[in-house]
Order: sequence, then C-alpha cells, then structure tokens
Amino acid sequence: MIPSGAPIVTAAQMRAAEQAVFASGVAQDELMERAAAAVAREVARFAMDRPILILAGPGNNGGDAYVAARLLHARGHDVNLVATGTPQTGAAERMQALWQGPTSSLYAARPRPVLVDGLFGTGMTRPLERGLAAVFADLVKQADFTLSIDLPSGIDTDSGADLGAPRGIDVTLALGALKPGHLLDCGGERCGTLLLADLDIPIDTRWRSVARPRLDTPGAHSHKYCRGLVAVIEGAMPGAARLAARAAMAGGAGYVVLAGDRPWGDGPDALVRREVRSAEDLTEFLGWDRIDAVVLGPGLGRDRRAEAFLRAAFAAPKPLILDGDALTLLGSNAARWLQTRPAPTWLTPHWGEFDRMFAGEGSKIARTLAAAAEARATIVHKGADTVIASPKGDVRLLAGASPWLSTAGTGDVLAGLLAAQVVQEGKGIVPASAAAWLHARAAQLAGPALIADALIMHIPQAVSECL
Ligand SMILES: NC(=O)C1=CN([C@@H]2O[C@H](COP(=O)(O)OP(=O)(O)OC[C@H]3O[C@@H](n4cnc5c(N)ncnc54)[C@H](OP(=O)(O)O)[C@@H]3O)[C@@H](O)[C@H]2O)[C@@H](O)CC1
Ligand SMILES: Nc1ncnc2c1ncn2[C@@H]1O[C@H](COP(=O)(O)OP(=O)(O)O)[C@@H](O)[C@H]1O
Ligand SMILES: [K+]
Repeated sequence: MIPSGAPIVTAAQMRAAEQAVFASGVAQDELMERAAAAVAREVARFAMDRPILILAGPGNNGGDAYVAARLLHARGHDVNLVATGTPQTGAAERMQALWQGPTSSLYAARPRPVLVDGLFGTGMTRPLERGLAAVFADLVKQADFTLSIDLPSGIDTDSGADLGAPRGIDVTLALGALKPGHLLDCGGERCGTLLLADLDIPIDTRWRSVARPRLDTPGAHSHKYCRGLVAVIEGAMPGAARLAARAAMAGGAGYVVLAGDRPWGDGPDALVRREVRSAEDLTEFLGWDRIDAVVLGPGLGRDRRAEAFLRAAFAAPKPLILDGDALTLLGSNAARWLQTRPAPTWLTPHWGEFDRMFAGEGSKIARTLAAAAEARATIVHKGADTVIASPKGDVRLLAGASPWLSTAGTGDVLAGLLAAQVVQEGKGIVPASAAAWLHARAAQLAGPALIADALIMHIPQAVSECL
C-alpha cells in the first residue's frame, strides 16, 4: 500500500525543505520531536502491550529513535534501546541525553516482539557494514512487527538501491514526504506498508506518487466521436494490436479502429476494422479528421514495412502512443526523431527498449526525466517500478503493482489504455498517470496467474472506481 498522490523529494531536497523551516524560526529539536511523535503514535498503535526494541544510529534518524523511545516509555511501554555508536549531530546528542531507559550495544541486543529501526534514514551514504546488516536482519526476523523510521536502513534514498536492507519490515513511516527510494528498485519491496507523516514542512515538488484518477461519466448528450476515436495500427503479430485495441475500448474510448491487413479473428464486434495495406494507405487513413490518437508498435514487427508505417505515423499531426517494436525501430535515433513530431507523443518502453533509445546516468527518475526533456515526449518507463516523466519536469511514480503483470501482452494493454486516456483526458502526464493506475488496479482485480486478456476484462471495474 502506498500513499496516493503524495509528494516525493530527494534527500537533498528534503534537507533544503528542512533548512527553510529552520530559517523560519522552528528549532531542529522541535522538528525532531514532531517526527518522533508521529513514530511513537504508529508504534504504539501496532505494538499494543508488547515489549519494544528501538535501534538508534549515529545521525538524526537515530535522534528520532531516542525521542520515540522516550515518548513510548513515558506512555508506559516496555522499551529497550540499542545504540550503534555515539551521536554525530547536535540534535541526536541532545536527544540521547534525555533518554534515561535501558540501553545496550548492538551485539548485546536481545530480540523483542516489536522492533523500531532508527539506524539510518536520508543520510545513508554507503552499504551497511556486514556485521551490522546481519544482526539487524536477525532482529527483524525474530520480531513480530518492525517499523522503519523514514526509510528502511540499507535502502538508498534517491534510487532505492539495496545497501543491505533486510526483508520483513512491516511498516515504513516516511517523514515529511516520500523519497524515491520508497518506490524505486528494492525500496518498493522492502518498505512493507508505507505510511506518510505530515511534519508541516512545506514541500515544493513536481514529483508525486500515482494517484487514483478522477474520470468523467459521459454527459447525457455525448456521442461516440466526442468520447474519442483511437486508431490502433496492426503489424506482424496482430494479437498485440488487438489487445491494445480492446484495452482502449474497455478504457472508455468512444470508437476504436484496428487498421491493418491481417485475417480477421473473433470479435469483439464493436471493434471497427479498416484495411490498411501500405504506408500510403496509412497516411491516407491518418488524414481522417475524426482520429484523436494513434497507437503504433504493439506487434508491429521490425521490417521495412514496419519502418515505413513508423514514418507515416510520425508525420501525421495526431497524438501518438509508441510502444514495443516502434521503440526498438527508433533505437538511438529516438530523441532526434521525436523532436520533429508535429503533435504530442507518449512512449511506453520497458527497460530494454528504454536503454536502446536513451543513454544517461543516475536513478531511473533522473534518466527518464532527461529522456523526456530531450525527446519532448511523455515517457512511461515500465517495470516493477514505473516512472512517468513529462518534458516539463513532472514525475509520477508507481510501485507495488502485481508481479503477475510480468506476462506477455500486458504492455500492449497499457498502450491501449493510455490511448483511451489521451482521447478523454488530454495532454501530458495526466492521461499517463491515469492509465498506469487503471492498469495496476485491473491487475489487482484480476488476481494471480492473470493473462493480458483477463486484465482487459477488469478494466471497466477499475474505471468505475474512478467515477
Ligand atoms: N534534518 C532534520 O532536522 C530532520 C531529520 N529527520 C531525520 O533525520 C534523518 C536524516 O538524518 P541524517 O542526515 O543525520 O542522516 P542519518 O540517516 O541519520 O545517518 C547519517 C549518519 O550515518 C552515517 N552513515 C551513513 N551511512 C552509513 C553506513 N552505511 N554505515 C555506517 N554509518 C553510516 C553517516 O556518517 P558519514 O557518512 O558522515 O560517515 C552519519 O553519521 C531523516 O531520515 C529523518 O529520520 C527528522 O528528525 C526531521 C528533522
Ligand atoms: N514484476 C512486475 N511488477 C509489476 N508490474 C510489472 C512487473 N513486470 C512487468 N510489469 C508491468 O507489466 C507490463 C509489461 O509490459 P511489457 O514488458 O511491454 O510487455 P509486452 O510487451 O509483452 O506487452 C508493464 O506495464 C510493466 O510495468
Ligand atoms: K530507518
């Protein structure tokens, strides 16, 4: 579970936001008391009357831990504290001095049913030392319930990379804002349930977690064309384009046309067929002013015909969703080509397709943002963590989607869903975020061992939850 539509900041941005609060006259100790009060509240809620062990590291994450220990002790809880070393910050040192309860060293620590991880937060700079990681993992394993303060110790704040964090953490209480590490890479699977404590720190960011979209019921006078016409272009593997077309229908597009020359299989009968044999045919078809968005790439193939189709779609002044083979054909020329498009473009690459198109360094967010700016396109960078970035610098993150999505054809479904959102919701990151949410929710409804066809069947239920 992940807080919906929550702000996300890097470690440096969080520090800057905190500095601004200090500059406005709030003392560091006061902010730490606020953070620890939120921690103590959650721990008390989950601990009931069970004994609590609190781990305190050398920085301000440890400072939060000392305060939480004091607050829980004052409320009558049985609290033991483990200090891994001497506090390295003034605030942590002051908070340590105020803790009067039982304290032991890490290697003398005895497991207790409730564990609070205040070892490291946004200040982690390197992997956990091996001995510390082993003791920490063992304490988590032997606890009935573990809560991490701000981040699981051993997760990189900005990338979610594994720096030795254990498995089995039940709850992570993010302080002030989410950090990328809560959602990206290993972070997404190590946090357990993610909660967010509002510390009254003003946060200014264009990065958020994907939220449930608000969709409109068609108006009383709506008709099929005003709800949007999606054209899906067929290729060498027609099943993929059909999945995208059916997903666009289920996602609420008013009219969906499948354009190609493959033999016609079974229904749905509501899917309209248009014969397109050559790139010239495609250019003529895309001149139809009723078309509101075009999907190209699922099952397209990579031969000369596919290339010619890509050129024709590129030249048409229509919103374009590019997926699968279209992305592979673009390859390292993607940015140069995309800059020339006469209409908005969305790309939906998985990591292999992304890496073929764009170089770049840094976290998945940094690379996706740079690519979106360079290509002037909105990019949905898929995977167990999905990063959506717009050329203007907006980011939406999705984590925690069903791992059963890792099956052929689910990406084609996303491309069709995105087209349906583009024709209904318009520009930029909004339709992409809505499509990602609907896709993840449909997968949750479809349950284990889903196939792409079953995913489509659950889209209407997901849509109904957004009306
Ligand atoms: N700022 C504020 O006012 C507020 C902040 N808040 C809280 O502060 C947290 C951030 O605090 P922080 O910046 O002090 O960093 P923190 O994560 O405690 O650790 C840094 C220390 O660990 C050390 N170290 C790093 N990696 C290591 C490793 N692998 N193995 C061993 N040592 C390692 C590092 O040493 P160094 O890298 O300098 O050698 C340094 O000594 C944040 O997550 C939130 O909980 C809230 O109270 C609200 C108010
Ligand atoms: N382990 C996973 N956890 C959550 N979602 C996943 C996982 N693996 C894949 N997905 C999602 O499933 C879809 C797969 O897309 P893609 O790889 O393009 O498949 P295809 O091309 O076969 O349709 C994407 O939306 C991706 O985000
Ligand atoms: K922590």
